[in-house]
Amino acid sequence: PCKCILSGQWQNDLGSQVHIFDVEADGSFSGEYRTAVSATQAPIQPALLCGSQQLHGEGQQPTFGFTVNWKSFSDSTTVFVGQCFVDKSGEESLHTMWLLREEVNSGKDDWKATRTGCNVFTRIA
Ligand SMILES: O=C1C=CC(=NNc2ccccc2C(=O)O)C=C1
Repeated sequence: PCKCILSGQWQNDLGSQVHIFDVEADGSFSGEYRTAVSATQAPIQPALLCGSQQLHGEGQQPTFGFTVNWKSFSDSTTVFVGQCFVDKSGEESLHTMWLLREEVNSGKDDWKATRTGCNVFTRIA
C-alpha cells in the first residue's frame, strides 16, 4: 500500500537523522538533515535537503535522490541516490550511495575534492 513514500524520519548507520516532509504528487520533497558527524562541538544546525522519488513504480520499491547543502564550517554538498526496499517483515530501508563535494581553494585541488561512499537509512518514524 503506502510503503516507501519517503516522508517521515530516517536514521543512517552514523546516527544522523533525516526528516523528509510531505512528498508532492510529482515525487518531489524537501526536508532537513541533522548530521551526527562533524568536527566541531558546536550544536549542529539542521541542513536543508531537497530531492525526488519515483512514484509510478507498482513494485513500491522506488528509486530516489536528494541533495544536502551542509550548514557548517565546510562549504560542502552531498548528493544521495538510492532505492527504498521493504523486507519480509515490512521494514523499509533506504540503500544509498553518496558523493560529498567540498569546496576547495583552487582547480589544482579539484581532483581530491569529491568523496564517495554508501549509507543505509532505516525508518525511525
Ligand atoms: O559539515 C559537514 C560536511 C559534510 C557532512 N557529511 N555528512 C555525510 C556525508 C555522507 C554520508 C552521510 C553523512 C552524514 O552526516 O550522515 C556533514 C557535515
